[in-house]
Amino acid sequence: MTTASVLKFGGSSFRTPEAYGQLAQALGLRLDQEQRPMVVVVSAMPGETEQFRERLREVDPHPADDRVAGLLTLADTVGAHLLAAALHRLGRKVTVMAGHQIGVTTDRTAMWARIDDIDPEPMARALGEYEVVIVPGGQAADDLGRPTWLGKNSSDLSAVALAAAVGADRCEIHSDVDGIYSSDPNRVEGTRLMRSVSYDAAAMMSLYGAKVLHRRSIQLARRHGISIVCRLNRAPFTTGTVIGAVGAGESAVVLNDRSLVLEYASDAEADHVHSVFHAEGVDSVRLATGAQVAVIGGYLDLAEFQRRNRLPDGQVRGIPVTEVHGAHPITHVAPDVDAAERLAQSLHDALPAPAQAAPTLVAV
Ligand SMILES: Nc1ncnc2c1ncn2[C@@H]1O[C@H](COP(=O)(O)OP(=O)(O)O)[C@@H](O)[C@H]1O
Ligand SMILES: N[C@@H](CC(=O)OP(=O)(O)O)C(=O)O
Repeated sequence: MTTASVLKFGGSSFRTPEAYGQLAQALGLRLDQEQRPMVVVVSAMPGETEQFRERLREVDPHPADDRVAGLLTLADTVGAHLLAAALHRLGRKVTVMAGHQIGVTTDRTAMWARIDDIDPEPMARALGEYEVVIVPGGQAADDLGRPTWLGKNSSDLSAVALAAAVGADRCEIHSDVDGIYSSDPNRVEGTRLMRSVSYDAAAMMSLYGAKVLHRRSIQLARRHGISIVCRLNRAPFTTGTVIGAVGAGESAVVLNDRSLVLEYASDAEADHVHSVFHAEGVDSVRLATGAQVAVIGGYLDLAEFQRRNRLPDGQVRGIPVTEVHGAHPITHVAPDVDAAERLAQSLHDALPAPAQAAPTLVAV
């Protein structure tokens, strides 16, 4: 059988109910052109995951991790079924497979679970029967079959895991931007599209909080030799960036105002806190600038996390803004969001200009 294509559509693709029908049309055209099945990973509509979190907090202000994982991932399930409905309406053979049915097994942490095993069988069977298999992003199951969550914004990771499962050599990630820019194009002026980015540079950008791709999705892609192709989520589905073994070596500036820099009484204390974040799967970086740890991307109930893990309270120092030169990061700390944006802009203005393309030789 031909290898299936694997496509991910982020929440930004589904801002209105009509978006499901429009995307279904485009997927139908592609099915007719390519004559091969597809796996489509779908994220929740923007804000839906966090609405579920709010509802849960009204019932229990400090819910157990497995409740958070169980409830919040339903937002992606809703989106998957809506896209399946739109494809069914067009007469396509489509099914939805949830996290415990796709052969992706994680450790037993309910949140920020790590993938232990990818079994190709369930997907191979489904693709033998359906033109399109839709998978809600971020969902998996542990060895006992209990639902686990790969963490906030982890649909990218699901997509790469499924590309590995079906043996695809590329995974297409669609978003409201056509690729990775030298900084967030919605917040910094004069950003440049980075056409080819190495796994190392992309991993470094996402480690420091660049929202375009989930960090572990890049690691998994590298391990399986899968290229990540970043594309626009609507026609003409322009490909902006390809992430692979080699990149053009450009510099970038990362700003994520949900990230926080915490300072501790000593280096030993900062080391300890960082090791606990790491063990629990929370994205964090031990900064070289002092007894500081940057917690990346937010969505962590920090007070509760510190209490449960008996950690000292970190002093909040501000928002990290990081220059990434290839795989080399330099982090600065801004006191608030406005200052972070100004800092990101001035660091970006000072980035070295990209190397000029080699002149084309004209044959005579
Ligand atoms: N370096 C960057 N290049 C491109 N986009 C970036 C970058 N850093 C941050 N972003 C932001 O990431 C957003 C896309 O991520 P996200 O909102 O999670 O989309 P999706 O819902 O499609 O996964 C863009 O709209 C952009 O504002
Ligand atoms: N439920 C996920 C959906 C996701 O991964 O979103 P996106 O692909 O839009 O980053 C979340 O909000 O975390």
